[in-house]
Amino acid sequence: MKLEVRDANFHYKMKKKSGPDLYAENVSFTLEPGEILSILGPNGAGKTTMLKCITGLLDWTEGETRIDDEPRNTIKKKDLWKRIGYVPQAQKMTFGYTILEMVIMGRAPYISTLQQPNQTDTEASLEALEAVGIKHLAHSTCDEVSGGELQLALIARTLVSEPELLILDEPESHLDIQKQIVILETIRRLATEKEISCIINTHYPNHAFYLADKVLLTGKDKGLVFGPVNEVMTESRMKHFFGIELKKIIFEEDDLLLETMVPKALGLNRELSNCKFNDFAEV
Ligand SMILES: Nc1ncnc2c1ncn2[C@@H]1O[C@H](COP(=O)(O)OP(=O)(O)OP(=O)(O)O)[C@@H](O)[C@H]1O
Repeated sequence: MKLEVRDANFHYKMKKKSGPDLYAENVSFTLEPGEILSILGPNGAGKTTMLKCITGLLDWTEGETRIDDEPRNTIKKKDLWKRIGYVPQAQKMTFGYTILEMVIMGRAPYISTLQQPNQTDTEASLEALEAVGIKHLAHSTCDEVSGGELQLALIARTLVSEPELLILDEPESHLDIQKQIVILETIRRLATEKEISCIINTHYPNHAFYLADKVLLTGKDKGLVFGPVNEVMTESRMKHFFGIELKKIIFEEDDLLLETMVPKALGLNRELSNCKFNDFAEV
């Protein structure tokens, strides 16, 4: 799916303040089929608000979203949600469905009202659970798995709806490092093999390096920058948006290129840490 946002603005009407607060200002970008966009910005910058406006859960105050060159507002909501998969920020659920039943619900666009899910729906759901590494939890109920496992199940539920655009709001926030990598690899595979476009809100700059073709950096009063990951994620921009010094490190091993950003504030004093480094050298 090709997604365009043109000259868009959004503000909430604030109850207690005199004027409205702007949470997405002059947003313009294009995402081609199979491209991955990471949205990065400080807490409260408006990233979730932006996702809601892009998908139509909230209406832009000005500007528009276009899908495959058509204004989003002219596409029926039911047809739109067949094409877009949205995974919100993780929330604990307390209902008694099993993980498999919950994932099968993601097949709803393909099952008519009076029809029961069939073998294909069950197999697709088990496959999605396997892709995110939790097939063994298929028969556990949603309230007896951890927050991270539930998050993986919600991602699986979105995958079985076979979306053309996958939108994930901080999908890694409750996951251990191995499961974060499973999710990032799954997203990258879907984009490459099935040309699914993805938008992912994240607080991890390193995930943007690993995953994204494009980055949108946003900070309420600091403006907005959009472009290829290496052009946008510079040390000076990160300082401007996050107010901290990050050092960009590029590391090569065999044919792999690893890029990362490390907060300078976490550097250790050379003399004080000397003994740590010596210990490390002997290991
Ligand atoms: N319904 C609402 N009415 C008024 N203000 C809201 C509403 N929802 C969110 N906000 C405010 O809008 C701002 C942006 O919120 P949003 O959730 O989009 O930020 P975010 O960048 O996703 O934050 P985080 O990284 O902490 O998840 C916040 O200051 C929030 O308090």
